[in-house]
Amino acid sequence: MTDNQFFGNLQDHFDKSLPFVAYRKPNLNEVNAFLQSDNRVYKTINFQEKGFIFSPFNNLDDTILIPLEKSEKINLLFNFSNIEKLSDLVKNEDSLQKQQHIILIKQGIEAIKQKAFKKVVLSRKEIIDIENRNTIDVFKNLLKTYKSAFVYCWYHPRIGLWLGATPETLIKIEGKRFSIMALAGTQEFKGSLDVTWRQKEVHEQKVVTDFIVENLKPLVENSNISETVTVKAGNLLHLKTIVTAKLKRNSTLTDLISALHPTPAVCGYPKNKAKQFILENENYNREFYTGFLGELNLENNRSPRASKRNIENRAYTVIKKSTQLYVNLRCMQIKDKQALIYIGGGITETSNPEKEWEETVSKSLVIKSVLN
Ligand SMILES: C=C(O[C@H]1C=CC=C(C(=O)O)[C@@H]1O)C(=O)O
Repeated sequence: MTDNQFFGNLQDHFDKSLPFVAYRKPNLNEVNAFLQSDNRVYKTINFQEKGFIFSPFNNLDDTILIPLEKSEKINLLFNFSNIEKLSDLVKNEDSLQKQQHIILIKQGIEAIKQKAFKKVVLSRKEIIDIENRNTIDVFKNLLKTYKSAFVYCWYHPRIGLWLGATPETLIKIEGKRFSIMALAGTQEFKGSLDVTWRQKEVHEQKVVTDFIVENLKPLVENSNISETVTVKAGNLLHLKTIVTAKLKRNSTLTDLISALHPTPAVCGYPKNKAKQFILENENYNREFYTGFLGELNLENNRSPRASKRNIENRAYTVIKKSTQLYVNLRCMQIKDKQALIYIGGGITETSNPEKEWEETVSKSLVIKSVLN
């Protein structure tokens, strides 16, 4: 399929008000899409279904499914050779927004000092007029600009239109083996990955890793924790640890998701107290921001490794169910000719409110730079 046919199909589906998702996994050239054939809202019941899911921050709300069996699946090998240099942006300082966000951060720090919880991720929504900017063109810009991110465009006429380029994996699971990413701590990328991290960021990220390890314990065996490394995501650097393990025979994907989501990378610690503070104090609805999205139970045909092949099993391929879910960060919703950009950051006792505000400004550039 050519670029024109692929993106033309997406545009056509959008013009007919039919649901679709198009996405590209980190560092791959293949762009996939599920084009749903009707406009019904399907939901997951137990994460046993096959398709593409889109789940909100609030784990009590429904997870939307684009079912494999109701969709046409198309794909494209996207050519990244002619990457456009997108213009550099001047950071905007909206004083009212700044004032409001700083008040929220101070409330968070105060609650931590009062021992209500140890960490909370506080966020805001920034609104930008985009006139008649074509959504599919914005999606192409995201694909070209953020090769190491999970880039997507998700549309349902009854729910909304979302796009993003997230650096964070929630879970990758194949058969019973899985990996989980603990990503947190932010600083601006200034040309090198060899940087020093302050105690605040190290602590904020460790809270995420510890939470994952602790909550997985009853469900898994053979777990392993990687070293913590610095990774680049657009104009930013983060700290990342990978936890790998095997699900116990009786544990399910639903158990895993409810043990994890929302992690302290997007909510806080302890989870329920931080979540309650967010729902009561952020003063807006995050909807799908800091939720998760991705492929659910798709079958991957794998040929056995060459070394394992012999005459008898040469024709034999292993079919494994694979789920790859990403945390919905660095994203926007497009509504009424406006882009609603969602950005947040982890607050701990030693947070500096002014710096936390600036962090959200830096994070907002990930999306703003593709809207030009
Ligand atoms: C909540 C966001 O980022 C999370 C992921 C990486 C780093 C984060 C931080 O440094 O605060 C956040 O935990 C966001 O980008 O809106």
